[in-house]
Amino acid sequence: MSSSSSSSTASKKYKINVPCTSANIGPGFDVCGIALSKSLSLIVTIPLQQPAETTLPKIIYTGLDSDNVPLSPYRNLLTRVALYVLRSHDITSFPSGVLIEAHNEIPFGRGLGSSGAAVIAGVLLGDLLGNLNLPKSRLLDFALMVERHPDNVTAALEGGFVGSYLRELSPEDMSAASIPLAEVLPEYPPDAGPDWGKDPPLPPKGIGHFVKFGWAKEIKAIAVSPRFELATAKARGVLPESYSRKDMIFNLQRLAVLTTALARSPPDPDLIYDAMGDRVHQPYRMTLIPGLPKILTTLTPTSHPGLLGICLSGAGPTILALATHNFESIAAEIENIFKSEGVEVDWSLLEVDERGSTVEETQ
Ligand SMILES: Nc1ncnc2c1ncn2[C@@H]1O[C@H](COP(=O)(O)OP(=O)(O)O)[C@@H](O)[C@H]1O
Ligand SMILES: N[C@@H](CCOP(=O)(O)O)C(=O)O
Repeated sequence: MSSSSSSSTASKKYKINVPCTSANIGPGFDVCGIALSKSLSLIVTIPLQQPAETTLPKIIYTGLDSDNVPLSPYRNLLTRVALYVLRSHDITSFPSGVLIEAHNEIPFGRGLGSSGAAVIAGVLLGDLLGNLNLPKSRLLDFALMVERHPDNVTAALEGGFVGSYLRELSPEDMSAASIPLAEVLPEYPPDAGPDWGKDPPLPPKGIGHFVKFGWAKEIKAIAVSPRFELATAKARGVLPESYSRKDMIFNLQRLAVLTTALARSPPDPDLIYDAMGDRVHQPYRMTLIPGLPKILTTLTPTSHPGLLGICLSGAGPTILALATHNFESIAAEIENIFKSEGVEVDWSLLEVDERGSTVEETQ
C-alpha cells in the first residue's frame, strides 16, 4: 500500500495497464484480435478518506497524442466510460480527490486499438473507483456497450490471440444494446451534479463470448504506421451492407485454417500467407490507404524470407506483418512502398502480450 505520513493525505495507488491490439488479422473481420506490446497505463491515486471538499478527478497525460486529449473528466473517454460504470451501479459521481496519471504508447486512429484500450481502461477505472469487483464477463458487457465490435476490447482485456462473437440478444436486450452511444456516454455538462441526466442504459448480461487461441512463440508482429489518422468510424463507413456467398466462403475457409496455423510451431509461411487473405474489409479500404494494394501483393514469404503474412491492422492505416525473422528488411520494403505514395511511417517490432489488462496495487 502506498500511504503518505499524514493521515489527511494517505492514499492508495493502483496501476491499470491495457495493451494495444491489432484486430481482424486478415479474414477475421470483427472476430479476431491480438494483444501486442504497447500499452495505455494509468496510475490512479485514491485518497483513503474522502476529503471534505468535493473535487473532480485530476487527469494528467503523458506519451503519444497526449496533447489531443480532453482533460475534463466529463469529456475524456476514459473517465466518461468510468462514470458510466459507476452510474450503472447507483454511484452518481466520482470519488473526490482522485488523481489519474495516464501514459499512452498507442497512437490514435492508426488501427492499433487506441479507443478499445481507452474503453477497457475506463471500465477497469470505474470498477476500481466504485470498488465493484465485477467479473471479466461483466467488464466486457460494459465495454461492448461503448465499442460495439468485440475484437479489440476482448483481446485487450484477455490478452493473446482471441476470437469473439456477440450473443444473439432477445428483443428486449436488443433494445438496450442498440441505444445510441450518445446516451450511453453523454457529454456531461461542466456543472453536472450527482442528479444530472437520466439513469444510464444497463448492458444486457453476457453479450460477448470469446476463446483464446494458441500462438507460436517465434511469431512477432511488425506494425508499420503511416503518419496520418484514419478514424475507425470512417473506415467502417466504406464497407458494403452485404457480401456475396463466394466472398463469405473465401473468408470463412481462411479464418478456420488461420486460427490453428498461427499456433503451430514451426509456423508454415505459405499456409499462413494464404490464410491471411480477406475479401470482406481490406478491398474496400484500399481507397483510404495509399500503397495498401501494392503492399498486400508485393511482399510474400518467397520475396521476403521470414514473412508469414500481411494484413491491415484493424481499420488501418497501420500494416501488420507477421514474421519470424528479417524484420528490418520487411519493414523497410513496406516503408518504401508507402514513401513512393508520399506517406511517411513509423514502425515497431511488437511481441504478443499474453497477459492482457492488469490492475495492481503499486507504490
Ligand atoms: N487514451 C485515450 N484517452 C482518451 N481518448 C482516447 C484514448 N485513446 C483513444 N482515444 C480516442 O479514440 C480515438 C481513436 O479511435 P479510433 O478512430 O477507433 O482509432 P483506433 O484505431 O486508434 O482505435 C481518438 O481520436 C480519441 O478520441
Ligand atoms: N473490426 C474493426 C476493428 C477496428 O480496429 P481499430 O484498431 O482500427 O479501431 C474494423 O475493422 O472496423
